[in-house]
Amino acid sequence: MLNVGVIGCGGMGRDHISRLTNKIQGAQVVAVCDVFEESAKKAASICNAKVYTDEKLLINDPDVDAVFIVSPGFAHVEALLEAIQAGKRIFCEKPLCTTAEDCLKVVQAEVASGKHLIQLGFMRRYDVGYAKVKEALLSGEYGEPLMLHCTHRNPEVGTNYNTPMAVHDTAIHEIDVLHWLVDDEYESAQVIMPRVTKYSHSELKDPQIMLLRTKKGVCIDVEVFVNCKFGYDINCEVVCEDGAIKMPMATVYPTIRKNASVSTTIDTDCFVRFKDAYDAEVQAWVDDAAKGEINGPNAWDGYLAAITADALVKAQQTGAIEKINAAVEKPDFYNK
Ligand SMILES: NC(=O)c1ccc[n+]([C@@H]2O[C@H](COP(=O)([O-])OP(=O)(O)OC[C@H]3O[C@@H](n4cnc5c(N)ncnc54)[C@H](O)[C@@H]3O)[C@@H](O)[C@H]2O)c1
Ligand SMILES: O[C@H]1[C@H](O)[C@@H](O)[C@H](O)[C@@H](O)[C@H]1O
Repeated sequence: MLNVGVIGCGGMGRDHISRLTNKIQGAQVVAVCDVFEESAKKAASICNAKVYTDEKLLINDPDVDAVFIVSPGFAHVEALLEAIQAGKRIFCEKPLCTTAEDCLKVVQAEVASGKHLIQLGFMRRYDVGYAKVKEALLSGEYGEPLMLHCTHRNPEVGTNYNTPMAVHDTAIHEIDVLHWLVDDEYESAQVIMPRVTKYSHSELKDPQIMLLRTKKGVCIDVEVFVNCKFGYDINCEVVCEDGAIKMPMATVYPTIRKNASVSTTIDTDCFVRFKDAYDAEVQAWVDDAAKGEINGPNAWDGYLAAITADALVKAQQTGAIEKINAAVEKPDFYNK
């Protein structure tokens, strides 16, 4: 049994605690931590675990085999470095860290430890819809991918959500899953700003069109629209030389005909749309722990996502095409 300590007991933290307690085989939550004791106590009631308000104490608790980091992105770096030093296995929610420099520090600390410890919460790689598209691409039947058309729509966001968050918080999922899908790396980024919706505010340009070009020349457009109002709507179509592959909607709803119209339900949040993917990523992490392996998205993937995000944020300000360059070569450690 893998004894897990969870850091951060907000919405996502409680979701993972329930999952680890009620669905996942081979793991249990033995400790939880939140800077607000009340939040930690509320979460502890789901799983009957020890309560901490200092993450360092949880990480170094000898009863904790593995650490789940679900605090906000800005707090990840300290917890990651402490957990690497303690030699604990780690599941870290996206983003790895909020700056590329911090991501690199984490990569270098993991490499120096000599052990693969970190899996990153890019759950879309475990979504059945993306998996079907990848399977079709790998079959070779449709030729090489040329273009990807994607949408990432949220019905609404909080008032503290601003323009760079459309990259760091939202498009970060596409940044990871799309290069994995076409097995390629990003070369450059650009952002086009359409007319702003009346549902936005002065600190948020919404919607945005993000353009990415890969090293092999695949052109990707991602519409990020976080106040679309009508639902949580994730789409992806890959146009290839010999066919176009469109991702199915993962949650299956019936098509209803009534009053001379046809309709289908759309999910309203990521917790429903990707619920099976969250379960699958965590189960895989637990199963891999028993074998001493990490096979999911790793810290290097987190670093690549961060440099791509930085280029997109720069492009939001300049309107120009921004180059994406890693500061260091990929360490051999990550070539498995
Ligand atoms: N994969 C996904 O689709 C997905 C979806 C939602 C959130 N997330 C990620 O999950 C993480 C948490 O998001 P959330 O929506 O739950 O945020 P949240 O703000 O609701 O919760 C974060 C919690 O962490 C606590 N916290 C802050 N600093 C801490 C520290 N140093 N030690 C312990 N606790 C600390 C806060 O008090 C809060 O209770 C973020 O990294 C976010 O990007 C991922
Ligand atoms: O835009 C949201 C995304 O659609 C979700 O999948 C989460 O990652 C959430 O944190 C983001 O705010």
